[in-house]
Amino acid sequence: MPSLSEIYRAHPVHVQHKHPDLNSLQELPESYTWTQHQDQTNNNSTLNHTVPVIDLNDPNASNLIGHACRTWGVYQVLNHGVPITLLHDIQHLGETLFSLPSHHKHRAARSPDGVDGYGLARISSFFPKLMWSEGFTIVGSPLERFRQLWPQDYHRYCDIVMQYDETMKKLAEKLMWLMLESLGIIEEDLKWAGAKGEFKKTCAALQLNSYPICPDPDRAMGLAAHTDSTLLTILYQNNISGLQVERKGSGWVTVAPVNGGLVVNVGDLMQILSNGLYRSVLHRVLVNRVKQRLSVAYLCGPPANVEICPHEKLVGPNEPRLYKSVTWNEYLGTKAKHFNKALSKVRVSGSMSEEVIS
Ligand SMILES: O=C(O)CCC(=O)C(=O)O
Ligand SMILES: [Fe+2]
Repeated sequence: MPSLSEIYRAHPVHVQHKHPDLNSLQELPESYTWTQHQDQTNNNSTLNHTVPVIDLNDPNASNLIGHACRTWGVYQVLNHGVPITLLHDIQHLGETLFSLPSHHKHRAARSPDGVDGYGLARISSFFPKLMWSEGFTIVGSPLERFRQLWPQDYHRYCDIVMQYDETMKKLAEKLMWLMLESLGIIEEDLKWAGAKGEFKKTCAALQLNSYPICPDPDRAMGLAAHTDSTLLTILYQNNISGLQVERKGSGWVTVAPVNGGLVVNVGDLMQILSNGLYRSVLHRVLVNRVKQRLSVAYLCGPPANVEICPHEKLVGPNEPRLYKSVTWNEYLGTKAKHFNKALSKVRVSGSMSEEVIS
């Protein structure tokens, strides 16, 4: 079975790798100048315009999550069981990593056909302008990469990543079942989840993102609008606003950080599995001139070669099947080619397409 790294290697994305040290720039270079976008942000913070915050100890959590996935494609969770100390540790790791000198970070640069390491966002290749951010991707063991960054004390940082990865895997399993339960799908309905429904063979990647202080935030873009190619993504943001999600009819809505909370995005593969009942959320990140923003995304997908298709329980005479079967491997290939149009490319022909991406 191919690993996630092998899959990415098969679908190289060509991203310009030489870029200036963003921390040293006093002005926004032309190559980073996007058109005005702040005016498209919806500042109305009434209840309907706030991303749902769900307490996982609530006995009704599954229904609340299901409702959030249908209407928003994103929610935040509290009482998720991830120790706050671990969140602080991973945040500290990210801060330390991104504050290394530029030439030092480039020692661990992602290769053009690689997946792990330091570099610009993979989606950069789809846009004419550069994004005001830097990233570091971890797939599997971070040992090799961390040795390049911290020849002396890489062990300490490896331990944090391994612990974070393990903890997120457990949380992802819990969230998957809460999301599926609300669709009426239980453990015996999903063979690839394993005998105990543990999703043991799921593939995952960890994405650290840094958005440095920006001299002209209104014209810069931290991360351009995209959906995640995952089943679900669990995101930790360091209490600094910037993440926005698109809500149909309301425009861009800021996901206000909640103390100790984690953001959960519905990904493209979950939209397919749910036969379009759950929405893969379009999101982007804006930057600011006051504080560096950091985020850590746990990108969770199925085993690479498992066919993901609309679940049979969700398809019937009145609910036509909307998507073809795809493996994660195949879907990442489609995404590498068609980016935000990938979901409509795997849509069954003849079914009405909703995926009109702005
Ligand atoms: O930084 C964020 O809040 C979002 C990051 C993100 O969307 C991603 O890594 O895919
Ligand atoms: Fe994302």
